[in-house]
Amino acid sequence: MSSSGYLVHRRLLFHLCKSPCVLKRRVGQQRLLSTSGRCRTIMPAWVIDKYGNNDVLRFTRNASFPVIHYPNEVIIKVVAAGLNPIDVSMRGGYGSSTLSMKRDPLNIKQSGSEFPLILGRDVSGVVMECGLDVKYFRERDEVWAAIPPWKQGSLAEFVVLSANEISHKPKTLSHIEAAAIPYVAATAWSALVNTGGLSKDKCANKRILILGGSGGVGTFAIQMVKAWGGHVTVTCSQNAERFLKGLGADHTVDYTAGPVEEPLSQLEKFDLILDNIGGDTERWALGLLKPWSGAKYVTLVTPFMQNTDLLGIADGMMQTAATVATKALKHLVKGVHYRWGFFSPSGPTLDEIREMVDAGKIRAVVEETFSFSQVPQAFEKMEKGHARGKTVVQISQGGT
Ligand SMILES: NC(=O)C1=CN([C@@H]2O[C@H](COP(=O)(O)OP(=O)(O)OC[C@H]3O[C@@H](n4cnc5c(N)ncnc54)[C@H](OP(=O)(O)O)[C@@H]3O)[C@@H](O)[C@H]2O)C=CC1
Repeated sequence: MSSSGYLVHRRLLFHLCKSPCVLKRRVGQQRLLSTSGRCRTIMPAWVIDKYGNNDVLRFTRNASFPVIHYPNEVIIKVVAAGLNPIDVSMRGGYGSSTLSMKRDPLNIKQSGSEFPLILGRDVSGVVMECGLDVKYFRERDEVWAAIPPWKQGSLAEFVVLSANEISHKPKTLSHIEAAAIPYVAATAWSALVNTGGLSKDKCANKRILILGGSGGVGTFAIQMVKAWGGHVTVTCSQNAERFLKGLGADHTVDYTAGPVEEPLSQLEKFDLILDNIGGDTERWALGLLKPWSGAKYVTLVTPFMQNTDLLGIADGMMQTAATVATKALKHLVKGVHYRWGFFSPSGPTLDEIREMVDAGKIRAVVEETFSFSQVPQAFEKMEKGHARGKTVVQISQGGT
């Protein structure tokens, strides 16, 4: 059968069995064809079969080929995959109880196990196949996406995602560059826009403090706020100051020279603080905000996953709600807003970011690129910390 003939066959299958329950029963029988016309049920990938250190990473040529379970899903051929600190954390078991619940919603594997698990939250690649309800994407479109942590990741030849999680890749970026942006962009956007209340019309001349500016989230957030006319102060190591000023930071404070709260408290107060560092920053950082002006402190370092991993979903969520409510109230009486920020995958958000990228307002900051065979080395590099931008793995050749 030709590949197009086979796709028609698959689409017919979807018409015949739109119910996920029926699909679930049929998944085991499905065989996919790649665009090359070869029959595919397996693919190369880096997987983990248990949680642990770098030794648990295993390369296999026999990972299950992704399957479209819902008609709004697409299969993407991965060209480049970006790594984030969450990949190192997930390799060690972070979020295991919370995320594995969502990972296999149809219980396809019926094994009760999330393994083998594929890491990698950023993807840039090419659409290989679309579900019947997919309207805005076609086979061979170049796309980018941030992958929710409960889905199989991009350290594989193919990945399946919902169409509302993907977006057309910026034309001005290579796949390697594009893979450096989605996860940190979706996080920074969610924290600054959805939680922090900033927008391109509500940012001019606002004073923003970014604690921890030299990593993936910080280097993106600096550029986003500058593109919208805000004033950016960042904390970073002395050896990152020039790099961050090159991205647009107006003022840098070296955290390695001593407690940053002293030099920061000499400055005019801030409208918004994005905290990428956590720990004891909460003790002093909220005092740097303009009181009674709607100023917000948004931290990305939250105990949400640890609580649910430790206490289970229900108790963990109750503990989380109690913690955040207590802190929010405590700071509200002092006239400032305390919030938690979360990564939030969204194709429409990436559409907006694509426009900023293609307009030259935001650039990709790739610190180091690894080949597919070097995934363990890429993780080792991530674990050393001191990021100056993003770590990207080239999975295959293709596209621009
Ligand atoms: N809640 C959520 O959904 C999400 C949370 N996060 C969290 O946000 C944080 C940032 O993520 P990301 O940018 O990707 O991480 P990276 O590892 O890319 O960057 C962290 C950066 O912080 C710098 N740094 C370390 N300590 C300090 C300090 N005390 N003051 C200032 N800078 C410091 C490091 O460089 P150096 O050590 O050389 O100074 C490094 O460049 C992480 O903790 C991550 O877990 C990220 C995404 C989603």
